[in-house]
Amino acid sequence: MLQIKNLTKVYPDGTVALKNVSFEVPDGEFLIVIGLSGSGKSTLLRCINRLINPTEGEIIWNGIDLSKLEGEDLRKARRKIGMIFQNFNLVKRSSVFSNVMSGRLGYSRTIPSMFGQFSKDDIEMGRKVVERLGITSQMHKRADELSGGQQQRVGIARALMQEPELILADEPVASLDPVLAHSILKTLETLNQEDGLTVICSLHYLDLVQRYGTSVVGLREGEVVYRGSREDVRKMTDEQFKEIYGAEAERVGASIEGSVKG
Ligand SMILES: Nc1ncnc2c1ncn2[C@@H]1O[C@H](COP(=O)(O)OP(=O)(O)OP(=O)(O)O)[C@@H](O)[C@H]1O
Repeated sequence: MLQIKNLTKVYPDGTVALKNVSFEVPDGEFLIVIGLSGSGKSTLLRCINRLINPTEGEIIWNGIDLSKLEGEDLRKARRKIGMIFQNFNLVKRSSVFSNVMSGRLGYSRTIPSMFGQFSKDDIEMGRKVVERLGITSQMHKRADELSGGQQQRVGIARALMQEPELILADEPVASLDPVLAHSILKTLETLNQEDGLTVICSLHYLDLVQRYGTSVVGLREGEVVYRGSREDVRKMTDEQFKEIYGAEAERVGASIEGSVKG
């Protein structure tokens, strides 16, 4: 269980990105965060794994307040939280496999500079994860030689190397076309349903929100303005969605989903 309590983030320039945000995420949810550009979605996700330090409030995960952790305790908690980014955040000039293996660094005492320094077990795990994500044939290519969808699969593989319990995905399909968007979200859904990982994901499109979300948090100007269950979200009309999301709200085209394999 993740409990966000009265979370506030004020950036050094005075911008209040989150105001007193509170909600709970039971284990096993696929929670989708929606909101206009600038409403605080990225800030919220980044506070959870402490890429950004919150100004006030608590982030209680399995009874531990992540907002107060430092040093080794923070490192240990963080490696159970995988992060997936809109722009993939890969080391472009490195191979796919070394990008994937870098997800394992949180488990090393020293920083392995070459594969030789990862254990055999870790390398075997890397191969399995790469195979699961369907990128084995790409694994020796430079990361920037891959298509956007394949690069996001590398991002997911890297996160899985952390053996995470929670995945934070910050607009993971915003750079992808609709077919690829469904393919990536289905991969996250499989991790959620079959591996039991909790997923917190920010998304743009109402049909994707309705198709994949088991619950939704809506943000506007840093405040929670909507909290809905799977049923609420399924019943949500375009008008309600637009109230939260503003005029940018759109549908990606749910019919395309049928043409996605895997
Ligand atoms: N480093 C920063 N310093 C100052 N203000 C920032 C910083 N990062 C974000 N902000 C501001 O905080 C607010 C929330 O931004 P955030 O990126 O969290 O929103 P978002 O909903 O993720 O938007 P987007 O979908 O465009 O990424 C915005 O007003 C933004 O301009």
